[in-house]
Amino acid sequence: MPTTVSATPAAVIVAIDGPSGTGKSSTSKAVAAQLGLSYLDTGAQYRAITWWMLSNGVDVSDQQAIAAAADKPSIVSGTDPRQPAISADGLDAAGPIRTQEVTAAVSAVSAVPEVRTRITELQRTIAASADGGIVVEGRDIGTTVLPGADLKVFLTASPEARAARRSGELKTTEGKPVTDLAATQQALTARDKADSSRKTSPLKKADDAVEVDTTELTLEQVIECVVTLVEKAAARKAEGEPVEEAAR
Ligand SMILES: Nc1ncnc2c1ncn2[C@@H]1O[C@H](COP(=O)(O)OP(=O)(O)O)[C@@H](O)[C@H]1O
Ligand SMILES: Nc1ccn([C@@H]2O[C@H](COP(=O)(O)OP(=O)(O)O)[C@@H](O)[C@H]2O)c(=O)n1
Repeated sequence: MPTTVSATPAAVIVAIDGPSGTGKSSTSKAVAAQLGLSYLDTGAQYRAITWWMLSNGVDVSDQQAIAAAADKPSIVSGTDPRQPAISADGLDAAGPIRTQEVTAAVSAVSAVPEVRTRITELQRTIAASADGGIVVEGRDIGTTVLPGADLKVFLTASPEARAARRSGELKTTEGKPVTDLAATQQALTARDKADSSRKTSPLKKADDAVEVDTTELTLEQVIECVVTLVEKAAARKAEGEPVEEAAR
């Protein structure tokens, strides 16, 4: 009998990776909401630990200081795609983690192995307890955090498109919008470089990930494309095909 995929597929584990501004968060939230899956923004976790360090006097230019503080804050993520939430030591971090100060420091903090070990454990625990399936987005989900994911998607887009998407969103520490497109693109490229060249778990497409170039696609088209990929992965999973096949 053919397998019918419903709007709430089997407990699929979906990894969505890619550089900044490719549409990971918007796509992951929408796909998870549409298919009744949980959602985890791993970038928000790295941003939250960075914010905590900046707020608690940790010198973020000192790797040893970062490593020594990595275990200290309690980082709690909500997994409802309609109400994503993030806190550090009980304080709502959703607003402060989006400031330029945090954005400028997050790549240095996230490159420290002790930070990655701590946050990766947290991510695996959350994914393992998402009984109904989950969409997890980040940089190293398909390669390191959840290498056995049922579907891996790697989103890309041109640096120009990514900077244009980002520039309207960024806020200075005073809450003013950042409008300098060239500066945004430069900061974005620098972060990509730092994230891709770090030793521990760099930003990288997993060999078995499906690459989607979103440069010329609307957000709606990207969402539709990923929903279809998830439904196919769920169908393969329901038919009992091996995980490696499910990601193709
Ligand atoms: N395909 C797209 N076309 C146009 N704008 C997009 C597209 N995908 C995402 N966006 C917009 O670009 C911005 C960055 O998207 P986001 O999902 O936060 O990217 P990421 O999580 O990869 O950094 C958001 O304002 C979002 O609405
Ligand atoms: N799985 C992940 C997710 C984010 N990160 C780090 O966290 C930063 C912020 O991630 P993000 O997803 O919020 O970034 P944006 O794409 O939203 O700008 C990245 O630049 C990486 O340094 C990471 O190292 N590994």
